[in-house]
Amino acid sequence: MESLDRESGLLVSVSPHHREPDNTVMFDPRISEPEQARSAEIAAEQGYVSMLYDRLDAERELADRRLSDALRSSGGPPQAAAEREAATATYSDRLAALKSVEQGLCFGRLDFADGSANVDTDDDPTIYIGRVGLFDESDDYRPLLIDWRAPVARPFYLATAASPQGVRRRRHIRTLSRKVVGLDDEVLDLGAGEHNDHLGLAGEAALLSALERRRTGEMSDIVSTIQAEQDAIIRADLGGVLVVQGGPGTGKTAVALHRAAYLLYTHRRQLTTRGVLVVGPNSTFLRYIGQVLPSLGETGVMLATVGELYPGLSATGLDTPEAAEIKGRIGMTEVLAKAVRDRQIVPEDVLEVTVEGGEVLVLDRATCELARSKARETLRPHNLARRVFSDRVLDALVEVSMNQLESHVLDDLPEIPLSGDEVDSGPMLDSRDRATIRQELAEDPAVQAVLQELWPKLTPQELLSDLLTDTERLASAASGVLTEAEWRTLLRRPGSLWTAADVPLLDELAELLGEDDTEARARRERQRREERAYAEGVLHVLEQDEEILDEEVVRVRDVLDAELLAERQEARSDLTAAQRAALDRSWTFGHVIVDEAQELSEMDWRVLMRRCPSRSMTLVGDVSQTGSAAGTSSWDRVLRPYVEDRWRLRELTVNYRTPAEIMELASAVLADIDPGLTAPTSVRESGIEPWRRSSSPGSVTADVRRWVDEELAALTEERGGGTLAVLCPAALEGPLSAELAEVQAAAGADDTGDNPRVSVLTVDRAKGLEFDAVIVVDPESIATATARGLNDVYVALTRATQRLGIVHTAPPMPALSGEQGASRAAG
Ligand SMILES: Nc1ncnc2c1ncn2[C@@H]1O[C@H](COP(=O)(O)OP(=O)(O)OP(=O)(O)O)[C@@H](O)[C@H]1O
Repeated sequence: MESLDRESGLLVSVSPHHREPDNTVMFDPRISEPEQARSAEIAAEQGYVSMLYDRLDAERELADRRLSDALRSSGGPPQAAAEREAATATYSDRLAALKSVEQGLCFGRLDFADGSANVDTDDDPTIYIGRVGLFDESDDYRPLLIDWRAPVARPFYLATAASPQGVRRRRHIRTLSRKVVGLDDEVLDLGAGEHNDHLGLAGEAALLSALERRRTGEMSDIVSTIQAEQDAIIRADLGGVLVVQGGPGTGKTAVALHRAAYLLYTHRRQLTTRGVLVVGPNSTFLRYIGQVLPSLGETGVMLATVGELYPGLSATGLDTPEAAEIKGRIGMTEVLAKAVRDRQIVPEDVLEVTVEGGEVLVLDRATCELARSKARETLRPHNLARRVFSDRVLDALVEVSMNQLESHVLDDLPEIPLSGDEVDSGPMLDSRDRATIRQELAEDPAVQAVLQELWPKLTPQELLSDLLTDTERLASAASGVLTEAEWRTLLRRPGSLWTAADVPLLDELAELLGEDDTEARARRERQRREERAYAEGVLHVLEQDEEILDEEVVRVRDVLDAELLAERQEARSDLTAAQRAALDRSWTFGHVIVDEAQELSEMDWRVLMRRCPSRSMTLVGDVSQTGSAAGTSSWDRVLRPYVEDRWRLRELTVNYRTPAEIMELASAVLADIDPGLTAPTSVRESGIEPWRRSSSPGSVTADVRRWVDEELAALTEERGGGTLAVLCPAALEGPLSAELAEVQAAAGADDTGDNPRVSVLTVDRAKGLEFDAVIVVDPESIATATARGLNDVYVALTRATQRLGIVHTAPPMPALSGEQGASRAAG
């Protein structure tokens, strides 16, 4: 029997006589019947959830024991050592995955109408859904908990009253640590007419309660409340380029991360070998999203900004927005190619090379020109073509040297005429002499210096640093591509720090210059042979271990062979693909996910496309939020050069973050950016109107401090806490940070205890983040600071989940003056 709990507004299953062996329900006459029924239901679910945690503990213990055994064993033949290493890596991974699913292990239950469950449930039309799959090995591996990514779990996200998919009831189970604290039920087989399908939401009560929670400096997963339009994206096919366009707060980041977890589960064989890369706009953002994948049991994904994709280099410098924009242009590929060619030089006339022993060898321009064109004709990267150039030059020098030697010898000998029957025996020096001379010349410091001068061996760092610090070099390389004013913007002092916009240039140069990797390749081949032996060991270990419960592992032979595993283990067996990728510039990933993809420059795209030749990519972003001058306003424009029109677009339309009251204000700004754009529809109202106040440049910091205090007090009163951000133009960041330092210290940390509760940020640092309360200071300056300043104002206004305040220090821009909104409403 179902009944409505009037206090909670939830439908709960009512079965007053229900008893679970360990959860006796006592009826108390003072407690209402629905409440008693609810307690009984909670108690029953607690029994099941506790059993799942017991199972989880058992699996952890097993993995822990196996790991200790593997670590303890020592000695033995190399095969045993390889097996040990394999076992250590396998059980460490397993243990990490089992530990990471502690919170919210089980979050859902589906009751199917009789016979509808698409799962072997032994007549039990109920399944439980959670973060991992758990099985009862004593009962033929009967599923106790279904991994949310398994196909059978899908109705949990898709079933609606209109299309119940055989589901009678969907239940969200809320837990705190290991305790069940609430249930949200939806009965789906009542008939569509009896439901209010607001925006087609699934599990509306659970969703709204998730959205109302206090925010911290860390993003949470949404695994228990994924919505149908999000689910379709998360489970979309692996291949090809999928673009997810959606306004602020539509869950693009959440969807991108859950897609990574889904793809790793569904295509584990393919993706653990090459790895998955998630790219974000800055390190603050990556920290913000860093916990989501581990909470979904996935730890092997590489998270990076484009600026971090060049191994061994840390891009800590800052470009001016103008310089960053120019460096991001595709035309820089021509500038760099020219800069490389400019380093391949020939002497004006002749070059005299004084080799060891004092001999002077003359190298003429024509010889050098011929050597250069032969080397260029190979179309090989500069450092690899150098061998052709130096061979030619050396040949010429050998020729000069041998001629000189012969003529010296002849000069020194007395002229003896040949007698009648004598013939000229030919050149005095034979091929062995030639080889010796060549060897000597090749090792001669003066010859090496000449070769280095004419066709230098170069690293990307050397070349770029030389280019950006030398007026003449830059003028020559940029000629015909950049105006003088533009290339002068790029000039900088020697020793300057690398910037994020330098990284795509270095990456491009690494391709143009190439690396002479003969030795490295031989080393890799040796390693590969060892890894194959190691992989055989892994298979052996896994097959021996009958206690491993994970079906994937038990049936490892079915899905893995030693060759594949060897590839997976390439380099170091105890490193994940993500860790190895971080060390290797030429690493290519199985799938690349890009968040805030609209911010990437044309040069950034080249880097990412190089890292993903299969073009299996998910790109999420919002062209209305582009802040960077180098970023994009059109997906087609950035993707066409790589995949033409072979990319799919999916749109997200519901805003889960920003309440309707705030979104109305932000929509006015969006209309100013482009009247053709539509803001996403907010899923909820907060009942709190955003406020706007005036200040002046002289008093703004003190005023903001006062208003921050007020907002914090309101947050405490309304929500018992929560986070607050002051978003401001760059010029005010320093003064506001100083003014608010005490307030920040007093406010302390957020609910995680790891991040400050109050932050002062420029809009580019706040991109992708969210806070319970936001105060936007001086939006007029933000709007005019850059060409895409209005987009930044739109981003700033859409960061709040509850409260928004705006502080003007000048007459408000039209969209925020209140008049546009009023006239729009009137119209
Ligand atoms: N299905 C969902 N269930 C619960 N919360 C959700 C859901 N979808 C999104 N959210 C929440 O909505 C908020 C916004 O999500 P997210 O940051 O992924 O949006 P976004 O589209 O990337 O936003 P922006 O473009 O502004 O950065 C987050 O707090 C996220 O957890």
